Amino acid sequence: MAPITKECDYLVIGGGSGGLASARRASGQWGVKTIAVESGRLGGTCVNVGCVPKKVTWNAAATAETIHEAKAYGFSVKETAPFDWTTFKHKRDAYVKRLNGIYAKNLDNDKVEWLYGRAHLLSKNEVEVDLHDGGKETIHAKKILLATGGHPNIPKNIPGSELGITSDGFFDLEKRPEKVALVGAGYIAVEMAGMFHHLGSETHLFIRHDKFLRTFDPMIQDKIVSEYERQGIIIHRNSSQSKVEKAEKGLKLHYSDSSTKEGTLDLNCLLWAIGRAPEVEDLGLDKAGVKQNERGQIIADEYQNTNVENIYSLGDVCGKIELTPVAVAAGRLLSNRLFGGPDYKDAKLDYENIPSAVFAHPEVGSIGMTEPAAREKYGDKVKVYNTSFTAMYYAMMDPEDKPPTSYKLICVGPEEKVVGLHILGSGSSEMLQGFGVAVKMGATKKDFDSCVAIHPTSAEELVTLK
Ligand SMILES: Cc1cc2nc3c(=O)[nH]c(=O)nc-3n(C[C@H](O)[C@H](O)[C@H](O)COP(=O)(O)OP(=O)(O)OC[C@H]3O[C@@H](n4cnc5c(N)ncnc54)[C@H](O)[C@@H]3O)c2cc1C
Ligand SMILES: NC(=O)C1=CN([C@@H]2O[C@H](COP(=O)(O)OP(=O)(O)OC[C@H]3O[C@@H](n4cnc5c(N)ncnc54)[C@H](OP(=O)(O)O)[C@@H]3O)[C@@H](O)[C@H]2O)C=CC1
Ligand SMILES: N[C@@H](CCC(=O)N[C@@H](CSSC[C@H](NC(=O)CC[C@H](N)C(=O)O)C(=O)NCC(=O)O)C(=O)NCC(=O)O)C(=O)O
Repeated sequence: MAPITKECDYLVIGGGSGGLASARRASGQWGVKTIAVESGRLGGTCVNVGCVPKKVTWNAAATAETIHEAKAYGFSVKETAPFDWTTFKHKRDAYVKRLNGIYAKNLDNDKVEWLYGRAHLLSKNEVEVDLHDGGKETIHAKKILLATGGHPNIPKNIPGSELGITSDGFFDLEKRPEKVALVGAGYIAVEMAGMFHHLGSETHLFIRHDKFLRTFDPMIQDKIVSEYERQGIIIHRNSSQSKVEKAEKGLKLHYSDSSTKEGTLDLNCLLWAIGRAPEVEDLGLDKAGVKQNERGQIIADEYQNTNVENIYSLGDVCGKIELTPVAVAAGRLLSNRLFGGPDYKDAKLDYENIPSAVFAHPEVGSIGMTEPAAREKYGDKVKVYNTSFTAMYYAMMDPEDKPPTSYKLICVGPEEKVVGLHILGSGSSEMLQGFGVAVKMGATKKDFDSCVAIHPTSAEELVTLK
């Protein structure tokens, strides 16, 4: 075995949301000698190919919507040129690059030593790093965090599937594809289909069933699917893909769906958004004896302990709830527990009632149980409040141009404790954070009603439900 070249108390593998948050808390707040290793770009998925460039692109798509809607308010907006995807893409790249620099500086400020290279476990407390610039380090660490995230899946059994891109490739597109197809039914497919459509691409969405966002409340599924169709996104229900091949202007997709048995579609771009897999292939988990589940994800308990003493794991590589704030919170709490002394000896993330938003058009926000899950658990103790209305922002528009706004509150027991809150409509992502605090505190319907409405807002409908 190679001689030890570095030693530390805490070694973090993966410089993404969870790893960086944990490393900075350990060193910056608790003064622990910490090394972080990152093989790609600092900030991980969120900063480079996830939340950040996605939200900036969503903002561009929302701006396109606003320009369209401005006409209803009496503006005569002249579109002198189509959206300049290439210029926007380069500005977005520059912003992300700036963030990479901020992250490097943050690590320096918190005195985290960081290495640019690929790490592999050699044993339960030794890690080898193949440095990007050549050479190796062999590090002995008292404690190790595995926060290596994941990567997008591509179907293995469809000939030519590698001709398609994934969400990573979305951020590399230099030009707007005129005609695009997305396969998938989760957050990424729905968000990216919405962005392509509003930025002017002909957009086809291939789903395996008749709805998408199927893990969300049925109200959300129904409303968002019909709204996407109303807007002009072409949804291929009950679909499957049999082959992808190169064609004159791009790609030819062979598929079947509810109305076509053996169809083909000529495309400029095909994007797979069918879920993600953990980034563990070369991590050397077997060398340390770290256990994985049947999907290859690292098994960690509620305290982020793996089965191996002094090896911890969190974030997407564990696959429990794949969101940046979840990885960040788990990372900080783990460092508090490991290094923060007796006040933090039981610190851990509560994975219940975690809010999330889908940056669709319109946005979706959700916290807590869906109605079917609540009914299964609580039976006739469940009471549901629903409302659908036209947000005042759309008052000036023609009836066929008005997107839906729908809210649902799921309550349980005589005290009507709120166990689920599901909202669809403009502003939902911002609105949900505050309501999330209320749900997390165990608010009842009466608590909601006791908060005087802010008028005229969409959010007021949630405190005046009947
Ligand atoms: C398109 C897209 C949009 C998203 N939008 C949102 C959103 O709006 N809101 C939200 O909350 N979440 C969003 N997410 C999810 C979010 O990005 C992830 O949940 C989050 O980044 C997970 O953080 P992590 O630390 O677990 O992993 P990552 O951020 O993936 O970081 C892991 C890091 O480890 C590095 N690494 C892997 N193996 C090694 C190794 N052997 N040696 C050294 N380094 C290694 C990788 O290069 C990577 O940088 C989105 C994801 C995608 C793909
Ligand atoms: N706004 C946010 O916070 C965002 C968060 N994320 C995070 O990243 C994670 C990964 O996103 P994503 O890739 O969308 O994964 P998801 O797991 O959310 O969704 C993938 C969906 O695609 C469908 N699917 C799976 N396999 C196939 C297949 N072979 N053919 C067609 N459809 C298939 C499934 O839906 P069905 O069973 O209905 O077919 C599946 O649920 C998300 O779960 C989320 O945690 C990502 C983007 C934004
Ligand atoms: N939430 C605001 C602020 C966005 C923000 O935090 N911007 C970050 C980039 S997103 S960075 C991605 C993500 N950051 C966060 O999740 C930060 C969330 C919150 N502020 C917190 O501290 O918990 C992450 O991976 N964190 C790991 C870590 O920091 O350790 C930044 O550095 N901006 C500087 C600038 O623009 O000049 C918004 O959406 O507008």
